[in-house]
Amino acid sequence: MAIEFTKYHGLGNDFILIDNRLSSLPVVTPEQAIKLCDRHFGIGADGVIFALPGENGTDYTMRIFNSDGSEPEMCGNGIRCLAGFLADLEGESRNKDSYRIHTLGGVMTPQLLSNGQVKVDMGLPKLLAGEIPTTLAPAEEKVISLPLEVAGKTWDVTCVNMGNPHCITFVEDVAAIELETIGPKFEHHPVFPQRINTEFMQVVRHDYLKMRVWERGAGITLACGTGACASLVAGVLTGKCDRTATIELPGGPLQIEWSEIDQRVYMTGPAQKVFTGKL
Ligand SMILES: N[C@@H](CCC[C@H](N)C(=O)O)C(=O)O
Repeated sequence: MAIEFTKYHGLGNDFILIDNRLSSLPVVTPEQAIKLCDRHFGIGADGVIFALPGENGTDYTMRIFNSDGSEPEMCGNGIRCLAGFLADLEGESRNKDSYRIHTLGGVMTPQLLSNGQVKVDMGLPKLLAGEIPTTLAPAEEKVISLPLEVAGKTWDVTCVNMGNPHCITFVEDVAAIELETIGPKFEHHPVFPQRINTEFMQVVRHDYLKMRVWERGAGITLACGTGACASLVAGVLTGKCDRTATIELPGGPLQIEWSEIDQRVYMTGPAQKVFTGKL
């Protein structure tokens, strides 16, 4: 069976998108996704994203497999790419500029802006240890600025769930972090029963932060949308940044706001189509 796909990226965080609107089961298995994501023997991507029929009254459902075949609950850059992909699929019949998308991390609402960017209502951040999940603190307590031993060093960490789990640590210089060695140690640390995405943050100004990320199931990526949102929330909780800021990632900037009015997090950034193909 031939399967058409479209390659997209959001600030270099790249995905293979598949039109899965005729079935509620992904047409590609996790094992196949690993092969497709391989940068030498496959198409090459950080993950495979499926546009499925909507559940619970939503317009569509998004599911995603990481490049290691695991299934995360949410993907921020991916949902912007999905919005662009859906607009393309709908073509002339499109009658709206925003979609309600069911994900395993909750309902998200990406909106296609007239300047080509996509703004996403990423919902409410979850902060309790039991919601992250982590055993770093009792389940009903927040994990803000707590010590965590990783690779013989004590890191000051804050944890935020933006649909998927994140551990954020603020450092003097993100460029000096040996991501390749330290990242996997955070990801597989026993205090994170479902593994973790880890963001290393440098405050340049209160409204401008640099970020590098080690993603659960994908390793080093050029950008992470949920990670940028979680990091801004962590920065606000620890008094390090404003509620609206630019997060500068290796792949480019994202605009993030944690609204004082509705307490929801909003992310704005690009979604770029790269090419189409057939498997
Ligand atoms: N790059 C994504 C996050 C993808 C999922 C992540 N690797 C996980 O396992 O939670 C983003 O832009 O949010």
